[in-house]
Amino acid sequence: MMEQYHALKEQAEGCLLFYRMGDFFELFFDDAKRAAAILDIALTARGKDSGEPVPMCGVPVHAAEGYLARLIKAGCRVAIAEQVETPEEAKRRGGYKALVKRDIVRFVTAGTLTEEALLEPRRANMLAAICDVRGTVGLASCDISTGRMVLESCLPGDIPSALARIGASEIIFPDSMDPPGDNAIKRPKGDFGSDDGERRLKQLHAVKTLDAFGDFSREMLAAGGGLVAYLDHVGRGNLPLLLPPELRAGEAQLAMDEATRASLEILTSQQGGRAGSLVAAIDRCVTGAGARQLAEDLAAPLCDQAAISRRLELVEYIYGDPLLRADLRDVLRALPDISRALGRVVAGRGSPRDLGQIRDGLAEARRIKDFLSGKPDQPPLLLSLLPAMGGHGALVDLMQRALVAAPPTERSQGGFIAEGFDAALDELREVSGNARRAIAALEARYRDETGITALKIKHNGVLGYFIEVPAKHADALMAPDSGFTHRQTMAGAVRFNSLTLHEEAGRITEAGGRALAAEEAHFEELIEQVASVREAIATTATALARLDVAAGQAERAAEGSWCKPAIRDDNAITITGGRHPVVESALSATGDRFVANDCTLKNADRLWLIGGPNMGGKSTFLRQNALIVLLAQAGGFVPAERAEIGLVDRLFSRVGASDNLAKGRSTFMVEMVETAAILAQASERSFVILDEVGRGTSTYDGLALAWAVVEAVHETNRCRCLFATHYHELARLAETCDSLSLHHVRAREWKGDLVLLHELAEGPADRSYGLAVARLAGIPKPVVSRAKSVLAKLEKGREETGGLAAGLGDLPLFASVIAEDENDEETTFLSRLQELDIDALSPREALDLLYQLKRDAESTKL
Ligand SMILES: Nc1ncnc2c1ncn2[C@@H]1O[C@H](COP(=O)(O)OP(=O)(O)OP(=O)(O)O)[C@@H](O)[C@H]1O
Repeated sequence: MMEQYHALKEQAEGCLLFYRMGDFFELFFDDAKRAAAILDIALTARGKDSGEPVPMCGVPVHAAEGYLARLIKAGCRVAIAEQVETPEEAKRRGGYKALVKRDIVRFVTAGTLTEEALLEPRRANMLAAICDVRGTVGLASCDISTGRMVLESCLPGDIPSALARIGASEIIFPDSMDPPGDNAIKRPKGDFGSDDGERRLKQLHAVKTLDAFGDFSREMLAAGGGLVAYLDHVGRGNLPLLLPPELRAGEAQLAMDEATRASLEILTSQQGGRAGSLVAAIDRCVTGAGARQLAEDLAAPLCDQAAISRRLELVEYIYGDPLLRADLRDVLRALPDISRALGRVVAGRGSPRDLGQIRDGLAEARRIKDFLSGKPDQPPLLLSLLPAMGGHGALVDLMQRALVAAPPTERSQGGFIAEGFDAALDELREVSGNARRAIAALEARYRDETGITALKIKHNGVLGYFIEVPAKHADALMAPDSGFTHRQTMAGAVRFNSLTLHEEAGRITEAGGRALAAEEAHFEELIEQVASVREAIATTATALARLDVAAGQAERAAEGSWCKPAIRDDNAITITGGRHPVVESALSATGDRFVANDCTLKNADRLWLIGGPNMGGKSTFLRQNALIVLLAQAGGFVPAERAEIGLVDRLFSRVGASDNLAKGRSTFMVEMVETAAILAQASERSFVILDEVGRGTSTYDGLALAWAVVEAVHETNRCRCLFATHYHELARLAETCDSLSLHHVRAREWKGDLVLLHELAEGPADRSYGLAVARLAGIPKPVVSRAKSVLAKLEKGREETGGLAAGLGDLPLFASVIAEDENDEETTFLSRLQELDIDALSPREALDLLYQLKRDAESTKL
């Protein structure tokens, strides 16, 4: 056995091996140790290997899903080795001692799950494949549970932000590339051929060309091919549901890098969970599919004014009719998860219950369509969704006739095909029903004949049907001419058979077996019918999810008095009475009120410098405006009285410093890397929020950097920007930067206590309140007093010397510094040429020098 185990373990490619032994999956050696620790189950030993006891643990097959879920969550991958022949077949093949053949039937990995129990209903589970083709990177992403597949390409530098947007639980990459992330899985380069990829995709969707789906580049096809090859590998030739690939157009989306996503806590909070995130604060979807669609919308807001308006109009339509909203949400609530049921059906792991869910979901979709079709003034998006929600009449009708009302998850016991669907099946059921009734009659007859009132006819898996009497009455039945044959003696009871019982039982078994086979045949047929129209069913599911998102957004807007934002094609942002959805919810839970604030950025006033005390609400204000832009471009209402958003192409957020020790970067380093990315990428169309740049280093360095960054954002990037800072000295930038204005969050000291008003006002912050905040935070009185005297000394010094910014009066303008820098490089270059003694150079040296000069010229951008 161990030999077979080791051979399978070899094929398991580092995954935990679930080795099927009867009713258990067993794990051995290090697998057993690891799994036992994660699952908190007993680690025992089985036999010996090279004289050492073999560590072992096991999980019952019927409960395996729960254990698998925990292992996957803990970052494991699992290979399932099943018995692929029965013990009888093994005996026939190799004699009495032959070992049952086992094979790995599938791999269970984080990105390839379809089981209901292993998936979170409100989160998409993404698998991504990445592949570099001549300097451009192809990305394929797929939610296996619903079959949606998207292909895109990006530059190598954009890989982290693309992967952050996709949020895959598993990433695969060719062994010729560097790993793109911690959870990435290396696969053979051969799997990522673009020709192969194209062929695979064409074959999968039975088309001669992929043109109808989109114009896919070589790198996209390579990544798509790699993804399909991987799925083929983990399913051991059994591919899950894959819908035709969609092309993702990069420009149509609001770009956000990984740091921005993390800092805005879009799908997960800084604590790592969904609680406290943006999506948790706004999700009012009543279906899992809706919640997943909402998360996708928030992860990839749009940049296309028309597309955003279409979504907004649908939300407005449902928002404006509270009765329709309530009715619609009620019917949607009862909707099963069609896309995931479809995913399981196509992956070959569907159950009768999944078919029932698809039937009920499609029937419900039609009812929703009929309900909405009668309404006046439907917005364009709704009009385009409605056709997708009908059209499955024949299939629904078939499944309604074929399946019982609530089909079971387990199909081996039968009982899911409805009465009246198949006359032959009904007859078989009648036969076994009659036989069952005959057995009941037989029991009564035997009681009469023997006079034993305690006589019973029972059934179990080993003996089948048998007659059981208490031991004290057994003698009469033991008599040779009693008509009963002895089968088993138990403590206190004895079991018998009889010819009549044997015959009736035989009828039940035979009819039951044939009925099961008939049900199985119908099941396969239904599966095939569903699979043949999978794309149409998936489209229906997507339409329902989109409807649920809009209804949920409308509900959230009604709950919080949110407004429909106006989307404009300009560089302004005008938000009146804006609020932070997450902070506001948190405050309302404790009965506190959120103070709404305005934000009006336009070309002539596009950079706001915001000062004020710690805890005053600066970060909250910065974030709330970024979130309002994000929500608006995702096509939803926003927490404000009024909002006009000039389309943003890229959103950057650097709020709150954090170490990234895993990547070996200190707080300051992280801050600088992120700021560098903003300076390099932000355009006039971008929106940037920056919080306390320069805080992580010495005061002089910090102030100098903050100063230069503000100037660069103002002069070079020219984007809309909110910049929060504690450096009062930066206020002087208002003298030289025309489009910069000063603002502060208000605070007051009242009877010695600090009162934070969380209200934004124009003008610079009047003073610092650091010590007052420290006192609020519980710093011991003596420490605060001591700090006060140190501060008094420092302030005196500042008065005498002119303070930190004393020397900045004659600082040249930023633009002239750039020109100066460029001039510097030009001058150096020219003087190198002038000083050159050409006659002293050999031809070889001259050529080398020419190359060197060209390289230098390129690197200095001359
Ligand atoms: N507009 C508001 N209305 C009511 N409470 C608010 C508001 N803004 C912020 N707060 C409260 O104040 C707390 C601190 O806010 P925030 O972190 O934004 O302050 P900050 O000025 O950025 O502070 P620091 O400079 O220390 O980072 C928040 O957690 C919230 O409870």
